[in-house]
Amino acid sequence: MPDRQNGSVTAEARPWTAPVATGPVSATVRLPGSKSMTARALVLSALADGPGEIHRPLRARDTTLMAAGLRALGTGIDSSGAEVWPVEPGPLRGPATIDVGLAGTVMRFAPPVAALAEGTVTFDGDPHARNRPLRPIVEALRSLGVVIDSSPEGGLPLVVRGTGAVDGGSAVIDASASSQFVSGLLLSAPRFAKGLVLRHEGPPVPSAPHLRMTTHMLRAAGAVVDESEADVWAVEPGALSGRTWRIEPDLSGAAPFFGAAMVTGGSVTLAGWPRESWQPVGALAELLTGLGAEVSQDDDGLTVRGTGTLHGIDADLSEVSELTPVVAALATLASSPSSLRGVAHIRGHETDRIAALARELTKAGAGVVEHPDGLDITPRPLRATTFETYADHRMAHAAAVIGLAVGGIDLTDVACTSKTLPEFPELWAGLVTGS
Ligand SMILES: O=C(O)C1=C[C@@H](OP(=O)(O)O)[C@@H](O)[C@H](O)C1
Ligand SMILES: C=C(OP(=O)(O)O)C(=O)O
Repeated sequence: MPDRQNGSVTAEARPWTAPVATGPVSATVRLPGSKSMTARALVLSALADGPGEIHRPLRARDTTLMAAGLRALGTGIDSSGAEVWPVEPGPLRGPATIDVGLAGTVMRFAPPVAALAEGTVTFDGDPHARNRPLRPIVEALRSLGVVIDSSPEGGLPLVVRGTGAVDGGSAVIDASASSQFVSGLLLSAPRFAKGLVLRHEGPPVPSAPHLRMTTHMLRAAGAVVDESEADVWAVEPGALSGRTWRIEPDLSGAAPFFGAAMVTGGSVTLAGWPRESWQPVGALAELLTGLGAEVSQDDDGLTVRGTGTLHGIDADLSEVSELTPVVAALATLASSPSSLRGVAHIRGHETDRIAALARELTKAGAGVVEHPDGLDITPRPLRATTFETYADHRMAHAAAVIGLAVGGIDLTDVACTSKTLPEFPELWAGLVTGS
Protein backbone atom coordinates (compact mmCIF):
# COMPACT_ATOMS: atom_id res chain seq x y z
CA MET A 1 0.00 0.00 0.00
CA PRO A 2 1.24 3.51 -0.70
CA ASP A 3 1.92 5.52 2.42
CA ARG A 4 -0.54 8.43 2.46
CA GLN A 5 0.28 11.45 4.59
CA ASN A 6 -1.39 14.83 4.30
CA GLY A 7 -2.42 14.20 0.72
CA SER A 8 1.02 13.26 -0.59
CA VAL A 9 1.75 9.72 -1.57
CA THR A 10 5.18 8.22 -1.21
CA ALA A 11 5.98 5.90 -4.08
CA GLU A 12 4.96 2.29 -3.73
CA ALA A 13 7.89 0.00 -2.84
CA ARG A 14 9.70 -1.21 -5.96
CA PRO A 15 11.94 -4.24 -5.45
CA TRP A 16 15.01 -4.09 -7.69
CA THR A 17 18.03 -6.27 -8.33
CA ALA A 18 21.16 -4.18 -8.72
CA PRO A 19 22.83 -4.74 -12.10
CA VAL A 20 26.29 -6.34 -12.08
CA ALA A 21 29.01 -4.63 -14.12
CA THR A 22 30.59 -6.87 -16.74
CA GLY A 23 33.48 -4.49 -17.42
CA PRO A 24 34.81 -1.02 -16.64
CA VAL A 25 32.07 1.60 -16.56
CA SER A 26 32.95 4.51 -18.79
CA ALA A 27 30.43 7.30 -19.13
CA THR A 28 29.54 10.95 -18.97
CA VAL A 29 26.51 11.50 -16.75
CA ARG A 30 24.20 14.48 -16.66
CA LEU A 31 22.56 14.78 -13.28
CA PRO A 32 19.87 17.17 -12.10
CA GLY A 33 20.47 20.10 -9.80
CA SER A 34 21.59 20.02 -6.19
CA LYS A 35 18.84 19.30 -3.67
CA SER A 36 20.42 21.65 -1.13
CA MET A 37 20.83 24.56 -3.55
CA THR A 38 17.32 24.12 -4.98
CA ALA A 39 15.78 24.13 -1.49
CA ARG A 40 17.64 27.31 -0.52
CA ALA A 41 16.84 29.02 -3.83
CA LEU A 42 13.15 28.26 -3.32
CA VAL A 43 13.08 29.66 0.21
CA LEU A 44 15.14 32.76 -0.63
CA SER A 45 12.98 33.42 -3.71
CA ALA A 46 9.78 33.07 -1.68
CA LEU A 47 11.12 35.62 0.83
CA ALA A 48 12.40 38.06 -1.80
CA ASP A 49 11.02 41.49 -2.64
CA GLY A 50 10.55 40.67 -6.33
CA PRO A 51 10.26 37.80 -8.81
CA GLY A 52 13.03 35.29 -9.30
CA GLU A 53 13.92 32.25 -11.39
CA ILE A 54 15.50 28.93 -10.57
CA HIS A 55 17.42 27.43 -13.47
CA ARG A 56 18.09 23.68 -13.70
CA PRO A 57 16.38 22.94 -10.36
CA LEU A 58 16.20 19.47 -8.92
CA ARG A 59 12.80 17.97 -9.69
CA ALA A 60 12.46 15.30 -7.04
CA ARG A 61 10.26 14.57 -4.06
CA ASP A 62 12.14 16.80 -1.58
CA THR A 63 12.14 19.88 -3.79
CA THR A 64 8.60 19.32 -5.06
CA LEU A 65 7.43 19.21 -1.45
CA MET A 66 9.34 22.41 -0.68
CA ALA A 67 7.73 24.15 -3.66
CA ALA A 68 4.30 22.87 -2.61
CA GLY A 69 4.81 24.07 0.96
CA LEU A 70 5.86 27.57 -0.09
CA ARG A 71 2.99 27.67 -2.58
CA ALA A 72 0.58 26.81 0.24
CA LEU A 73 1.92 29.89 2.07
CA GLY A 74 1.12 32.18 -0.86
CA THR A 75 4.19 32.05 -3.13
CA GLY A 76 3.67 31.66 -6.85
CA ILE A 77 5.98 28.87 -8.07
CA ASP A 78 5.61 27.33 -11.50
CA SER A 79 7.44 24.03 -11.19
CA SER A 80 5.97 22.55 -14.37
CA GLY A 81 9.09 23.18 -16.48
CA ALA A 82 12.21 21.05 -16.32
CA GLU A 83 14.66 23.91 -16.96
CA VAL A 84 13.30 27.01 -15.23
CA TRP A 85 11.00 27.56 -12.25
CA PRO A 86 9.70 31.14 -12.06
CA VAL A 87 8.96 32.28 -8.50
CA GLU A 88 6.60 35.15 -7.65
CA PRO A 89 6.69 36.00 -3.95
CA GLY A 90 3.40 36.96 -2.34
CA PRO A 91 2.18 37.87 1.12
CA LEU A 92 2.79 34.88 3.38
CA ARG A 93 -0.38 33.57 4.95
CA GLY A 94 -2.14 30.60 6.49
CA PRO A 95 -4.12 28.58 7.09
CA ALA A 96 -1.97 26.02 5.34
CA THR A 97 -0.86 22.44 5.67
CA ILE A 98 2.68 21.49 4.69
CA ASP A 99 3.76 17.93 4.01
CA VAL A 100 7.48 17.59 4.70
CA GLY A 101 7.67 14.02 3.38
CA LEU A 102 11.00 12.75 4.70
CA ALA A 103 12.86 15.94 3.76
CA GLY A 104 15.11 17.47 6.40
CA THR A 105 15.27 20.63 4.31
CA VAL A 106 11.47 21.07 4.32
CA MET A 107 10.99 20.25 8.00
CA ARG A 108 13.80 22.65 9.07
CA PHE A 109 13.65 25.45 6.45
CA ALA A 110 9.88 25.91 6.13
CA PRO A 111 8.79 26.45 9.79
CA PRO A 112 10.72 29.76 10.08
CA VAL A 113 9.01 30.89 6.84
CA ALA A 114 5.65 29.85 8.30
CA ALA A 115 6.47 31.92 11.39
CA LEU A 116 6.51 34.97 9.08
CA ALA A 117 3.07 34.12 7.74
CA GLU A 118 -0.20 35.34 9.13
CA GLY A 119 -2.28 32.34 10.19
CA THR A 120 -1.90 28.79 11.30
CA VAL A 121 0.43 26.42 9.45
CA THR A 122 0.42 22.69 10.19
CA PHE A 123 3.41 20.46 9.38
CA ASP A 124 3.58 16.67 9.20
CA GLY A 125 5.31 14.08 7.05
CA ASP A 126 6.16 10.43 6.49
CA PRO A 127 6.04 8.18 9.55
CA HIS A 128 9.83 8.30 10.02
CA ALA A 129 9.87 12.10 9.70
CA ARG A 130 8.35 12.22 13.16
CA ASN A 131 11.51 10.57 14.52
CA ARG A 132 13.92 13.06 12.94
CA PRO A 133 15.33 15.74 15.27
CA LEU A 134 13.43 19.03 15.24
CA ARG A 135 13.22 20.23 18.83
CA PRO A 136 16.25 22.61 18.78
CA ILE A 137 14.86 24.72 15.93
CA VAL A 138 11.36 24.68 17.44
CA GLU A 139 12.75 25.88 20.76
CA ALA A 140 14.90 28.53 19.09
CA LEU A 141 11.85 29.86 17.25
CA ARG A 142 9.87 29.85 20.50
CA SER A 143 12.68 31.84 22.16
CA LEU A 144 12.26 34.39 19.33
CA GLY A 145 8.59 34.79 20.20
CA VAL A 146 7.00 32.35 17.73
CA VAL A 147 4.07 30.31 19.04
CA ILE A 148 4.41 26.64 18.02
CA ASP A 149 2.59 23.50 19.14
CA SER A 150 4.67 20.34 18.74
CA SER A 151 4.65 16.69 19.75
CA PRO A 152 5.73 16.11 23.37
CA GLU A 153 9.21 15.30 21.99
CA GLY A 154 9.34 18.68 20.28
CA GLY A 155 8.96 17.29 16.76
CA LEU A 156 6.28 16.67 14.14
CA PRO A 157 3.40 17.25 13.89
CA LEU A 158 3.89 21.00 14.35
CA VAL A 159 1.45 23.86 14.28
CA VAL A 160 3.09 27.26 13.75
CA ARG A 161 0.77 30.08 14.78
CA GLY A 162 2.19 32.98 12.79
CA THR A 163 1.22 36.62 13.29
CA GLY A 164 2.74 37.90 10.06
CA ALA A 165 5.99 39.00 11.71
CA VAL A 166 8.88 37.64 13.78
CA ASP A 167 10.66 39.97 16.14
CA GLY A 168 14.00 38.13 15.97
CA GLY A 169 17.01 39.15 18.03
CA SER A 170 19.31 36.65 19.76
CA ALA A 171 18.91 32.91 20.09
CA VAL A 172 21.02 30.01 21.31
CA ILE A 173 20.79 26.56 19.73
CA ASP A 174 22.44 23.15 19.96
CA ALA A 175 22.80 22.29 16.27
CA SER A 176 24.96 19.20 16.77
CA ALA A 177 22.14 16.98 15.48
CA SER A 178 21.80 18.86 12.19
CA SER A 179 23.31 21.87 10.46
CA GLN A 180 19.86 22.39 8.97
CA PHE A 181 18.66 23.96 12.23
CA VAL A 182 21.11 26.81 11.67
CA SER A 183 20.47 27.03 7.92
CA GLY A 184 16.71 27.11 8.44
CA LEU A 185 16.86 30.00 10.89
CA LEU A 186 19.43 31.98 8.88
CA LEU A 187 17.50 31.73 5.60
CA SER A 188 14.46 33.50 7.08
CA ALA A 189 16.41 35.79 9.41
CA PRO A 190 16.71 38.83 7.08
CA ARG A 191 12.91 39.07 7.29
CA PHE A 192 12.90 39.10 11.12
CA ALA A 193 12.32 42.64 12.43
CA LYS A 194 15.61 42.67 14.36
CA GLY A 195 17.43 40.11 12.22
CA LEU A 196 19.13 37.32 14.13
CA VAL A 197 22.26 36.61 16.14
CA LEU A 198 22.39 32.83 16.46
CA ARG A 199 24.89 31.13 18.75
CA HIS A 200 25.54 27.37 18.70
CA GLU A 201 26.36 25.74 22.03
CA GLY A 202 27.08 22.02 22.13
CA PRO A 203 29.14 19.37 20.32
CA PRO A 204 30.37 20.48 16.86
CA VAL A 205 27.83 21.32 14.16
CA PRO A 206 28.14 18.80 11.28
CA SER A 207 28.04 19.56 7.55
CA ALA A 208 30.01 22.83 7.59
CA PRO A 209 29.92 23.07 3.76
CA HIS A 210 26.12 23.22 3.89
CA LEU A 211 26.34 26.13 6.33
CA ARG A 212 28.71 27.91 3.95
CA MET A 213 26.24 27.27 1.12
CA THR A 214 23.56 28.96 3.22
CA THR A 215 25.61 32.05 3.97
CA HIS A 216 26.90 32.31 0.34
CA MET A 217 23.36 32.14 -1.00
CA LEU A 218 22.04 34.62 1.58
CA ARG A 219 24.74 37.11 0.54
CA ALA A 220 24.00 36.47 -3.13
CA ALA A 221 20.40 37.50 -2.37
CA GLY A 222 21.60 40.72 -0.75
CA ALA A 223 21.64 39.74 2.93
CA VAL A 224 24.32 40.99 5.30
CA VAL A 225 25.77 38.05 7.22
CA ASP A 226 28.65 37.98 9.68
CA GLU A 227 30.16 34.60 10.52
CA SER A 228 33.56 35.85 11.68
CA GLU A 229 33.15 34.32 15.15
CA ALA A 230 33.11 30.51 15.36
CA ASP A 231 29.64 29.10 15.99
CA VAL A 232 27.96 32.52 15.78
CA TRP A 233 26.00 33.79 12.78
CA ALA A 234 24.63 37.33 12.64
CA VAL A 235 22.11 38.26 9.95
CA GLU A 236 21.00 41.88 9.62
CA PRO A 237 17.37 42.67 8.92
CA GLY A 238 16.77 43.75 5.32
CA ALA A 239 15.16 42.94 2.00
CA LEU A 240 16.18 39.92 -0.05
CA SER A 241 16.41 40.44 -3.81
CA GLY A 242 14.63 38.29 -6.34
CA ARG A 243 17.27 36.91 -8.71
CA THR A 244 18.18 34.12 -11.06
CA TRP A 245 19.61 31.08 -9.32
CA ARG A 246 21.64 28.69 -11.47
CA ILE A 247 21.66 25.35 -9.68
CA GLU A 248 24.79 23.20 -9.90
CA PRO A 249 24.53 19.43 -10.56
CA ASP A 250 24.06 17.51 -7.29
CA LEU A 251 27.47 16.42 -6.04
CA SER A 252 26.16 14.00 -3.39
CA GLY A 253 23.83 12.45 -5.96
CA ALA A 254 26.88 11.96 -8.18
CA ALA A 255 28.74 9.94 -5.54
CA PRO A 256 27.37 6.48 -6.48
CA PHE A 257 28.11 7.19 -10.15
CA PHE A 258 31.70 8.07 -9.27
CA GLY A 259 31.71 4.93 -7.11
CA ALA A 260 30.86 2.91 -10.22
CA ALA A 261 34.04 4.15 -11.90
CA MET A 262 36.03 3.21 -8.83
CA VAL A 263 34.57 -0.29 -8.36
CA THR A 264 34.97 -1.23 -12.02
CA GLY A 265 38.26 0.52 -12.83
CA GLY A 266 36.43 2.78 -15.27
CA SER A 267 35.84 6.50 -15.61
CA VAL A 268 32.79 8.68 -14.95
CA THR A 269 32.49 12.36 -15.84
CA LEU A 270 29.83 14.54 -14.25
CA ALA A 271 28.94 16.95 -17.06
CA GLY A 272 28.18 20.61 -16.43
CA TRP A 273 30.31 20.87 -13.33
CA PRO A 274 31.17 24.56 -12.69
CA ARG A 275 34.72 25.85 -12.18
CA GLU A 276 33.61 27.52 -8.97
CA SER A 277 31.22 25.51 -6.83
CA TRP A 278 29.21 26.04 -3.66
CA GLN A 279 29.30 22.30 -2.95
CA PRO A 280 32.21 20.55 -1.15
CA VAL A 281 34.03 19.27 -4.23
CA GLY A 282 37.45 19.54 -2.54
CA ALA A 283 36.34 17.31 0.33
CA LEU A 284 34.81 14.79 -2.07
CA ALA A 285 37.96 14.71 -4.22
CA GLU A 286 40.15 14.17 -1.14
CA LEU A 287 37.94 11.34 0.04
CA LEU A 288 37.76 9.55 -3.30
CA THR A 289 41.50 10.00 -3.84
CA GLY A 290 42.10 8.43 -0.43
CA LEU A 291 40.00 5.47 -1.53
CA GLY A 292 42.23 5.08 -4.60
CA ALA A 293 40.55 7.15 -7.34
CA GLU A 294 41.97 9.88 -9.58
CA VAL A 295 39.87 13.04 -9.66
CA SER A 296 40.25 15.79 -12.25
CA GLN A 297 38.30 18.70 -13.63
CA ASP A 298 38.26 20.29 -17.08
CA ASP A 299 35.78 21.88 -19.48
CA ASP A 300 33.98 18.53 -19.89
CA GLY A 301 33.18 18.36 -16.17
CA LEU A 302 34.37 16.57 -13.06
CA THR A 303 35.94 13.17 -13.76
CA VAL A 304 36.63 10.28 -11.41
CA ARG A 305 38.82 7.42 -12.66
CA GLY A 306 39.15 4.08 -10.97
CA THR A 307 42.71 2.87 -10.70
CA GLY A 308 41.83 -0.79 -10.30
CA THR A 309 42.48 -0.70 -6.56
CA LEU A 310 40.25 0.49 -3.75
CA HIS A 311 42.07 1.35 -0.52
CA GLY A 312 40.51 1.30 2.90
CA ILE A 313 40.43 4.70 4.61
CA ASP A 314 40.37 6.21 8.05
CA ALA A 315 38.13 9.23 7.65
CA ASP A 316 36.13 11.76 9.63
CA LEU A 317 33.06 12.24 7.45
CA SER A 318 31.35 14.91 9.57
CA GLU A 319 31.65 17.55 6.84
CA VAL A 320 30.30 15.27 4.11
CA SER A 321 28.09 12.94 6.10
CA GLU A 322 25.61 12.43 3.25
CA LEU A 323 28.36 10.44 1.53
CA THR A 324 28.67 7.86 4.34
CA PRO A 325 26.48 5.14 2.76
CA VAL A 326 28.34 5.18 -0.56
CA VAL A 327 31.75 5.41 1.12
CA ALA A 328 30.79 2.48 3.38
CA ALA A 329 29.80 0.47 0.31
CA LEU A 330 33.15 1.21 -1.33
CA ALA A 331 34.90 0.23 1.92
CA THR A 332 33.36 -3.25 1.76
CA LEU A 333 35.05 -3.75 -1.64
CA ALA A 334 38.44 -2.31 -0.64
CA SER A 335 41.75 -4.10 -0.16
CA SER A 336 42.10 -3.06 3.50
CA PRO A 337 39.88 -2.12 6.46
CA SER A 338 38.28 1.29 6.90
CA SER A 339 37.22 3.38 9.85
CA LEU A 340 34.47 5.92 9.17
CA ARG A 341 33.89 8.34 12.04
CA GLY A 342 32.42 11.68 13.12
CA VAL A 343 28.88 11.02 11.92
CA ALA A 344 26.87 10.26 15.06
CA HIS A 345 24.18 12.62 13.76
CA ILE A 346 23.39 10.46 10.71
CA ARG A 347 21.45 8.24 13.12
CA GLY A 348 18.88 11.05 12.69
CA HIS A 349 18.93 11.05 8.87
CA GLU A 350 16.33 9.32 6.66
CA THR A 351 16.92 6.25 8.82
CA ASP A 352 19.52 5.51 11.50
CA ARG A 353 22.16 5.16 8.81
CA ILE A 354 24.86 3.74 11.10
CA ALA A 355 22.61 0.94 12.34
CA ALA A 356 21.14 0.33 8.87
CA LEU A 357 24.55 0.11 7.20
CA ALA A 358 25.89 -2.17 9.93
CA ARG A 359 22.95 -4.52 9.50
CA GLU A 360 22.82 -4.64 5.72
CA LEU A 361 26.58 -4.72 5.05
CA THR A 362 26.93 -7.53 7.59
CA LYS A 363 24.18 -9.46 5.76
CA ALA A 364 26.17 -9.01 2.54
CA GLY A 365 29.18 -10.61 4.26
CA ALA A 366 31.32 -7.62 5.30
CA GLY A 367 32.92 -7.41 8.75
CA VAL A 368 31.30 -4.43 10.44
CA VAL A 369 31.68 -2.97 13.92
CA GLU A 370 29.15 -0.29 14.81
CA HIS A 371 30.27 2.67 16.94
CA PRO A 372 28.19 5.54 18.30
CA ASP A 373 29.64 7.86 15.66
CA GLY A 374 30.53 5.56 12.78
CA LEU A 375 31.58 2.17 11.50
CA ASP A 376 34.69 0.02 11.19
CA ILE A 377 34.50 -2.05 8.02
CA THR A 378 36.64 -5.07 7.22
CA PRO A 379 36.32 -6.32 3.65
CA ARG A 380 35.46 -10.00 3.32
CA PRO A 381 34.06 -12.03 0.39
CA LEU A 382 30.56 -10.65 -0.26
CA ARG A 383 27.45 -12.61 -1.14
CA ALA A 384 23.95 -12.21 -2.56
CA THR A 385 21.43 -10.86 -0.09
CA THR A 386 18.19 -8.98 0.29
CA PHE A 387 19.22 -5.40 1.03
CA GLU A 388 16.68 -3.41 3.06
CA THR A 389 16.68 0.27 2.02
CA TYR A 390 14.61 1.71 4.92
CA ALA A 391 12.99 4.36 2.66
CA ASP A 392 16.49 5.89 2.42
CA HIS A 393 17.70 6.92 -1.03
CA ARG A 394 21.34 6.75 -0.01
CA MET A 395 20.98 3.17 1.32
CA ALA A 396 19.75 2.31 -2.20
CA HIS A 397 22.82 4.03 -3.66
CA ALA A 398 25.07 1.99 -1.36
CA ALA A 399 23.40 -1.26 -2.38
CA ALA A 400 23.70 -0.37 -6.08
CA VAL A 401 27.45 0.20 -5.70
CA ILE A 402 27.98 -3.19 -4.01
CA GLY A 403 25.74 -4.82 -6.62
CA LEU A 404 28.16 -3.79 -9.37
CA ALA A 405 30.59 -6.36 -8.01
CA VAL A 406 28.30 -8.90 -6.33
CA GLY A 407 25.45 -10.73 -8.06
CA GLY A 408 22.06 -11.01 -6.37
CA ILE A 409 21.93 -7.78 -4.34
CA ASP A 410 18.15 -7.49 -4.15
CA LEU A 411 16.95 -4.10 -2.90
CA THR A 412 13.64 -4.24 -1.08
CA ASP A 413 12.79 -0.86 -2.62
CA VAL A 414 14.49 1.40 -5.14
CA ALA A 415 11.55 3.85 -5.37
CA CYS A 416 12.96 5.65 -2.32
CA THR A 417 15.54 7.19 -4.67
CA SER A 418 12.74 9.52 -5.82
CA LYS A 419 13.62 11.66 -2.79
CA THR A 420 16.49 13.22 -4.70
CA LEU A 421 16.80 11.48 -8.08
CA PRO A 422 13.64 9.79 -9.40
CA GLU A 423 15.45 8.60 -12.52
CA PHE A 424 18.15 6.76 -10.52
CA PRO A 425 17.23 3.16 -11.50
CA GLU A 426 17.16 3.98 -15.22
CA LEU A 427 20.31 6.13 -15.13
CA TRP A 428 22.12 3.43 -13.17
CA ALA A 429 21.07 0.63 -15.50
CA GLY A 430 22.16 2.75 -18.49
CA LEU A 431 25.52 3.41 -16.85
CA VAL A 432 26.20 -0.23 -16.06
CA THR A 433 25.03 -1.68 -19.38
CA GLY A 434 26.52 1.19 -21.41
CA SER A 435 23.18 1.86 -23.13
O1 LIG B 1 21.29 21.87 4.40
C1 LIG B 1 21.26 20.92 3.62
O2 LIG B 1 20.82 21.03 2.46
C2 LIG B 1 21.76 19.61 4.09
C3 LIG B 1 22.55 19.55 5.22
C4 LIG B 1 23.04 18.27 5.76
O3 LIG B 1 22.22 17.95 6.86
P1 LIG B 1 22.80 17.48 8.30
O4 LIG B 1 23.61 18.60 8.85
O5 LIG B 1 21.57 17.16 9.07
O6 LIG B 1 23.65 16.27 8.01
C5 LIG B 1 23.00 17.16 4.73
O7 LIG B 1 23.31 15.92 5.31
C6 LIG B 1 21.63 17.13 4.08
O8 LIG B 1 21.50 16.09 3.16
C7 LIG B 1 21.40 18.42 3.31
C1 LIG C 1 20.42 13.62 5.03
C2 LIG C 1 19.84 13.80 3.85
O1 LIG C 1 18.68 14.47 3.61
P1 LIG C 1 17.79 15.50 4.43
O2 LIG C 1 17.88 16.80 3.66
O3 LIG C 1 16.42 14.93 4.38
O4 LIG C 1 18.35 15.60 5.82
C3 LIG C 1 20.45 13.24 2.63
O5 LIG C 1 19.97 13.58 1.53
O6 LIG C 1 21.40 12.46 2.71
